Amino acid sequence: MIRFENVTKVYEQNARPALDAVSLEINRGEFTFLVGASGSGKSTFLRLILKEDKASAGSVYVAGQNVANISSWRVPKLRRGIGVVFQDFRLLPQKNVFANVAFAMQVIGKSRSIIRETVPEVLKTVGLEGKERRMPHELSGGEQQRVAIARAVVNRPGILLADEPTGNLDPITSMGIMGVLDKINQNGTTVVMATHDDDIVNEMRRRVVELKNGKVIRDEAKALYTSMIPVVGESRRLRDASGEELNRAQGAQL
Ligand SMILES: Nc1ncnc2c1ncn2[C@@H]1O[C@H](COP(=O)(O)OP(=O)(O)OP(=O)(O)O)[C@@H](O)[C@H]1O
Repeated sequence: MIRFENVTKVYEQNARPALDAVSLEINRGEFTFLVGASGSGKSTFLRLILKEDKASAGSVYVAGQNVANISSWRVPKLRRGIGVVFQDFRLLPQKNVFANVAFAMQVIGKSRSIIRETVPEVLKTVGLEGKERRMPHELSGGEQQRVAIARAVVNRPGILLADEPTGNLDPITSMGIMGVLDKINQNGTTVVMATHDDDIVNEMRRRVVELKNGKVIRDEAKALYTSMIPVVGESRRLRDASGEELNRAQGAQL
């Protein structure tokens, strides 16, 4: 579904690459967490999938297509197959919940009758039944993020990219959002989520790809936020982890 082959991204101003020879495959239907310190390359990874940035070297494939070969007039079609959710929701403040979601269908020319039928369905999926007429400022942060997710998936994309979707939310609300993302993934959508939220990663136990200075330093199935397996050059981090953290992680692994 998504394949990175030896991908390097260098931004002109920076000496160090934002991504450094990354090779990685994410299969259809997978749920993958991207973790790593600020500046490790997570957002760059997501931007390359969307062709918002161009790889300096290597190839990025989305649904079997090398994105470098997608001409600019076909980029909107690529992006139609990819839903995106951000930390800061990015709703249209003057439009109500229904209109925010409907807008994503209007811009690709869906008929009014299809919109009237589909929007309530997707709002039900994200747990916002009955809130169609609310304005964004009348919603909690968690509810606003649910609207943003509904908007991202209403056109049934094969891929959902989430960049820190719980970054502005409290732990309980965040778990609710994860429930929604999990449901969308169970329905067949491939989900890639960049996050710093260790509780969520430890709770979900999905694939974890860890980046450091633009390199993949860990790629582990059903994993925790912090590796239990010392990675070459990374064993210090485990030694430094507090006893409580390690106990918790070991308990979760049993
Ligand atoms: N448009 C840009 N121009 C120049 N440098 C950039 C640009 N975007 C990102 N970078 C640099 O590339 C590196 C990786 O950044 P990126 O945003 O991908 O990291 P991140 O892991 O998503 O960080 P965060 O967790 O803070 O969002 C950083 O050193 C950053 O400063």
